[in-house]
Amino acid sequence: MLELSHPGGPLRGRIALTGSKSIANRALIIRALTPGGFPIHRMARADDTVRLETLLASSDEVLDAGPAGTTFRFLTGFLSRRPGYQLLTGSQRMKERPIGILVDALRQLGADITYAEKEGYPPLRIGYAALDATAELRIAANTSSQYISSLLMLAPTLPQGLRITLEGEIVSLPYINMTLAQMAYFGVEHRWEEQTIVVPPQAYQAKPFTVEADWSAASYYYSLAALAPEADLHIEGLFVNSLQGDAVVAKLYERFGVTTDYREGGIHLRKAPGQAAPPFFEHDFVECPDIAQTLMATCAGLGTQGLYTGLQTLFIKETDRVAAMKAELGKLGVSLYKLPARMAGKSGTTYFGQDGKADFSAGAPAFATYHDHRMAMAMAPLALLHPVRIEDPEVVGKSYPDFYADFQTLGFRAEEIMGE
Ligand SMILES: O=C(O)C1=C[C@@H](OP(=O)(O)O)[C@@H](O)[C@H](O)C1
Ligand SMILES: C=C(OP(=O)(O)O)C(=O)O
Repeated sequence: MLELSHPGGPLRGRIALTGSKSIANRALIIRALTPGGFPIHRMARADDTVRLETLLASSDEVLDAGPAGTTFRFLTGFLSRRPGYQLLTGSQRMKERPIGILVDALRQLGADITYAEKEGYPPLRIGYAALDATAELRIAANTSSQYISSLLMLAPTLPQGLRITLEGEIVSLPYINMTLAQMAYFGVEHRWEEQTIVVPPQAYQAKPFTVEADWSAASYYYSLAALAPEADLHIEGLFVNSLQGDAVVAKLYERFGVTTDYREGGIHLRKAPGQAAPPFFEHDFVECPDIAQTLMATCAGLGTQGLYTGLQTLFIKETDRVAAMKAELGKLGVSLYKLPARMAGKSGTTYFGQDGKADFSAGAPAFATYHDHRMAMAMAPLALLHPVRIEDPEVVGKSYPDFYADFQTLGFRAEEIMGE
């Protein structure tokens, strides 16, 4: 258990932000598919990235992706065409995260994949196949974009390329565009024909690659700036024209009085003193699911009423993130609840409401983290208002191992609570 606290006052500092694990993991898969390989600069230090790099270099019979979603999903596609026979497994939670949509698609291409335990879920036994049974796929796009990214990266290396038609609502679309943009950087062309992505057969062209800093991680600094009475923060390594959909966080936090200037190879966040918290915040997170928890915690700290939609993928991530946030915000007297469908306005859309302002009168709350890095990192900025405790604090390693060290450079105290 870690106790985080802050002496208060204006928040100032400079952060050399960690690299994006999403971008790094795509670069690693593309490199493994590129003859001759290429150097990757500013590689993310995220556990999920270290794990993918290790597994790509391993010839062990059992490959353990742990809790890493992109690592598992990207390897499922990649291993389907690599000579050999391997068991791809993961953490207990990974065995509860569905993979059937990707396995069905790969099987249509001719893949040799069987379920080692439960139908539709990891672990998987994956043998080699040419993947030339067809060059056309239809795939449900409403569950995880990672299945589509996994197929896309493989697509140009297949004998006939691939036409992938996305069916239903598309979730996490910016991550599909991130994949296509990284493929384009390495000389691989594609075209969209309405809901179909066409990737002709082509070779990836080797060239050095630099990983952008992580906009999802930047969200925790935006939350800090919004919660602080005054803030002036420089965050290195983020670009204006980012490949990352989570860069939308800059726009979202304008509503909380946080402004962003792009300069000196990074961004500058400012919040002027005397800004009132907005009474109300509404957003559809279907394109940026990873920052939903950050915004929920900010709203709780400021007493801003929330109205959220597009949370449907949060139930199958590192934990059921809606249930986890509901439980942890509940410790502060803040409620998160599902609104009746008739209030949603749109069919098929689930709305969640959030009410209340964080109440610390019972002392330092101890937040459970549910094996989810984003539970720890989203709740941590509340330490600006009152000391908070984080259970299993090391979960942050999945995407941001230096998280607490970086917070400490901003004046936070991080104290290990013994025996707990
Ligand atoms: O492709 C990626 O790098 C990711 C896609 C998203 O997942 P889903 O497509 O499953 O929503 C996101 O939540 C995850 O953190 C990373
Ligand atoms: C959902 C996430 O990761 P993954 O799906 O890759 O495990 C995340 O980092 O928030």
